[in-house]
Amino acid sequence: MRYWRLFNVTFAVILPVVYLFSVVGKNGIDVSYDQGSLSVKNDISLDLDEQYELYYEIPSLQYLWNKSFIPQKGYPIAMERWKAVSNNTCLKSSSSKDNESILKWENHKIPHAIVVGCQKCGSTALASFFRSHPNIVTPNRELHFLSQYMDRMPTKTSDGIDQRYWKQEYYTYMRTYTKEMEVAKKSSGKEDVNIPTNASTRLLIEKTPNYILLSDRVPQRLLCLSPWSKIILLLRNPVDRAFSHYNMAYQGYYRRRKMHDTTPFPSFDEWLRRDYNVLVALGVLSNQSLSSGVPNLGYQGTERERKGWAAYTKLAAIGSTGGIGRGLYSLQILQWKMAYQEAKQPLDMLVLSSDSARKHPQQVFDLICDHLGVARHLLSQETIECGGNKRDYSKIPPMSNSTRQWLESIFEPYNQQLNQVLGKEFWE
Ligand SMILES: Nc1ncnc2c1ncn2[C@@H]1O[C@H](COP(=O)(O)OS(=O)(=O)O)[C@@H](OP(=O)(O)O)[C@H]1O
Repeated sequence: MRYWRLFNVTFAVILPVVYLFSVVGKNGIDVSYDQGSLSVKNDISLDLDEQYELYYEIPSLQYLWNKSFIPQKGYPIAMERWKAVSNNTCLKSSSSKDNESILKWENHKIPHAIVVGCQKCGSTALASFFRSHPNIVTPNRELHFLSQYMDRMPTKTSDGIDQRYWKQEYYTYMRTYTKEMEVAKKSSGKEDVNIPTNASTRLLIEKTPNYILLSDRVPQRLLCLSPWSKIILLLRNPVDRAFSHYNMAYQGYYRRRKMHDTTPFPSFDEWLRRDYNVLVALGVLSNQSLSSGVPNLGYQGTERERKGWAAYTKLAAIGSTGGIGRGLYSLQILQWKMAYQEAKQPLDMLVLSSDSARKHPQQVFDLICDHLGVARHLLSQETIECGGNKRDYSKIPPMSNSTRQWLESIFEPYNQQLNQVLGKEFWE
């Protein structure tokens, strides 16, 4: 009798509950991990979830996949904004008083320009060039408003934008810029630069190099908050970018590591391989291209790629990760372009080579000033040499030829695609 009851309990209660949990847990999404992706070095014994946890210190890949589909945090806000942009309701508020003050900012087109990236491509040097210009004010820090701040915004009602939050966001956006502008003006002795006034000669420019990476949500937010902002993007050879990124991550890790912690930072190859595995697991990269000789054509815009990328950006936004993903430039730019196309807004994006900015800083700065419609300004030797966030590479071993070749083979299709996207031979 007792066994019979136990049998009944097992079938009637425990099994259905277990089944329910497994179904709900999967959220109807078919996540297939490409375990054959370790084509570079096959010595990883951990499965992808375990590597993931180790590397990113977050629960699991499944969790992240779900996160990019379940409406919460930043993603749905982006979707709502996107809809609002398409319907042209972004900047409209229920009160005419609000509309007035929004229009005031809209008329002055603040921020005038944003340097959206790429990380480790010379954005600090560019910001110091801007600071040296008498008519340009640049905040002293990266604002991360359209990324970190808006990722934390509360979600809104199902019938569109919740005006309370929307106004709150817009005011915070304006307040953030006003405050940063005042701080920057004081610290650079530019109290007389009155912004907003004559927008054609006095400019407010921000740089947050993470923005280009977050191409699944930042363009939509920017389109809603300041669709007029001109975009400036510096791009560096993605292999050198990755190595510079690794060097920064390596130094940051040892600077912040706790006294009792003896875990070493991964080697460059290991650090890359983890990122590569995540990109393959999320369907952004195809491991076939390397193992079976099937050419990778760059970004195809498939649903799997897009969703995989949205999930990936939630990880790679963490500063020390994204060694490979951040170098897939054509993918990111195409997503920005698509967002602007969808909103029927022109994308005013000036894409420049980081190498040119290093070799010919004055010419590149002239080009930027012309593009922004502000007077050219002669850069001092001190500005050129001192403001660039240059790092010492002596603490890390040099990159091996095989690693360089491997990276080049991953980036090659994306570099080719970049030429098509920009309509010119970008790489010298
Ligand atoms: N004028 C100029 N033009 C182009 N690149 C330059 C310039 N000056 C500095 N650098 C190099 O830029 C690298 C730092 O890039 P970022 O400032 O964008 O880094 S960060 O993302 O803000 O951390 C960093 O590269 P690494 O030294 O290889 O790390 C700088 O040396």
